[in-house]
Amino acid sequence: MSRIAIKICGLSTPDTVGAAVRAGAAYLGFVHFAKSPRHVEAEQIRALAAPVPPHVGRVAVVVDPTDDMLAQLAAAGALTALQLHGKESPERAAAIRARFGLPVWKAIAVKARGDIAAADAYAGAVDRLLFDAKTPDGAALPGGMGLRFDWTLLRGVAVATPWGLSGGLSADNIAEAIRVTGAPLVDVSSGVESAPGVKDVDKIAAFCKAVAAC
Ligand SMILES: O=C(O)c1ccccc1NCC(=O)[C@H](O)[C@H](O)COP(=O)(O)O
Repeated sequence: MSRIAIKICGLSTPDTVGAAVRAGAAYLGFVHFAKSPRHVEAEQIRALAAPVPPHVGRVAVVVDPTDDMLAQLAAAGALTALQLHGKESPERAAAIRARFGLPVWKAIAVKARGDIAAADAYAGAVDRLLFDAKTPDGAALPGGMGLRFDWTLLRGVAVATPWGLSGGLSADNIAEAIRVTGAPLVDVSSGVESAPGVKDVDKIAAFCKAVAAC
């Protein structure tokens, strides 16, 4: 397994979950957002996660969730973390962590340097930050669109919270992304798909192999 942790996000079938585990992913992401082509219900997450070995994290990705929604996801019992991918404030993120007793990841939408500085406000409130490309105003999704941001914005930045890099990553660009940012964790969705929402086992393997080579 690579020293750089990998999260394969937006999984929705048993075969692609198996491919991600075999390829060495440290985390599997399950998107619970009705507008997403990757949307899975709480019960599907439970079924998909059931055969996953315990050392592989299972992360539910949600957007400005209600407590009821989170309670339903948590009740399924399969999760090891919650990834907040909306406009959740540091206070809301901390309240979710306290209420549901799961580590919380917060996606930070990045377009300019100030977006990265704004992440400081989440120190102590969340367990991991995920720097992801800001999607355009009015876009259907706040993530999972295969967009990348200027990675040099992260160069030399000291981030107090454990963090990861996301947005537009693929087997073709991951070596450069890691070289520029020094990311300890990388997260991919579109870059391991053959069409939106359709994960490709060969692309998952190629991505993980490329990370392992870094
Ligand atoms: O993937 C989605 O459909 C999605 C929908 C709503 C909120 C977040 C979503 N994805 C979050 C992720 O963690 C993605 O892996 C991340 O945005 C990177 O996506 P990509 O640029 O497609 O690799």
